[in-house]
Amino acid sequence: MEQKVEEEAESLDPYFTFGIIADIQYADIEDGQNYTKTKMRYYRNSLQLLQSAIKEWKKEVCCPSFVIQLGDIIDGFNSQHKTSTISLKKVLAEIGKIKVPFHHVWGNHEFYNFNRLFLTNSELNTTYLEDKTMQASTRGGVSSPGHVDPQQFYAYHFSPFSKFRFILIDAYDVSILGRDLHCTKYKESLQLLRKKNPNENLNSPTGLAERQFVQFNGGFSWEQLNWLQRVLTFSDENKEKVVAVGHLPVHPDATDPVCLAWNYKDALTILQSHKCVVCYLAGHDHDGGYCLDSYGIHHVTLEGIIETPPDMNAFATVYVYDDRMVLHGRGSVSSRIMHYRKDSTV
Ligand SMILES: Nc1ncnc2c1ncn2[C@@H]1O[C@H](COP(=O)(O)OP(=O)(O)O)[C@@H](O)[C@H]1O
Repeated sequence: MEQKVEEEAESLDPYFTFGIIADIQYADIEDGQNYTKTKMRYYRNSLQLLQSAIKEWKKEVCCPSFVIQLGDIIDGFNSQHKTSTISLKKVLAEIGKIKVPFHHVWGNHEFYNFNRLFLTNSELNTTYLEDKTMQASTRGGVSSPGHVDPQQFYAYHFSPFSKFRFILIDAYDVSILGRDLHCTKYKESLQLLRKKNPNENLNSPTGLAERQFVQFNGGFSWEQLNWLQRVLTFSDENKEKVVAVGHLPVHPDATDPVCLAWNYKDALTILQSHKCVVCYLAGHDHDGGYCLDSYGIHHVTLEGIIETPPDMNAFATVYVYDDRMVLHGRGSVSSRIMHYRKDSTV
């Protein structure tokens, strides 16, 4: 597969390419282990792995048009060490060395370090990269689903190339992370989490029938799901190809179920009801995962930088063609050929 992907990438002209990278979780601290003590976490080295990904992207014949950072850009330990701002600055300085737009998804570690107000006003809010042309226009007789008020939730879509659309969505809109203890969304999220998880430690999945109901996960609100439905309807009617992106996986065959979004089934039902959807990209589960669901949607959970040994790497470039996307993985990331569904052509 690896050689075939490389040959394809070199021999054909893609419409465009884009980079993906997940769970950098940088912190200027000694290496440690994950909670279950099965994997090492290389907190300092994650910055070097980001640097080497950026170097590789810059060297590519067809430089990526943009990169998607799939969330958890710095580790929650920064909060305890009071280094959140400095660590974020360091990572963003590395990102600034490649002159292509970076789209940022928010993960649980963003909320361990910062509250939503901070994030909304920070460089991690990349809604300024959203598709502005579409907001004012109507195409093919279908009204644009338009712009989301950033006070409402974090989500946007953009079209880097005619007939292709990317949708970024915050999988923690229903969550107790990063929210003021007095706000309604916090109270409702806590109520739901307590109902589903009777453990004293809400991060513990012990004994749960639905293992995703832990504090380090979250879910999609109905407002987000309605918006997603509208964007996908627009894309269907305009015969677009869609890549949907969130920090939390939404298919149980593409991840350890403890890493799924709380209401992953709701999101999955919506994605599966629109023929425009090609793939859903996520991070969070550092071991990575993949499945092709029964509707032909490719679910990619990208291997995390933080648990990648210093002599390896973990990022990918995706080459977009008229009938498929070719994900060229590096290091621990497996390469994949993601064909479009037969009933959907560009
Ligand atoms: N099985 C578990 N039981 C109890 N707490 C856990 C469990 N797994 C993770 N945690 C806690 O949840 C939080 C998030 O876990 P972490 O592994 O840092 O998340 P991530 O995989 O996003 O890096 C940490 O405080 C961690 O100690």
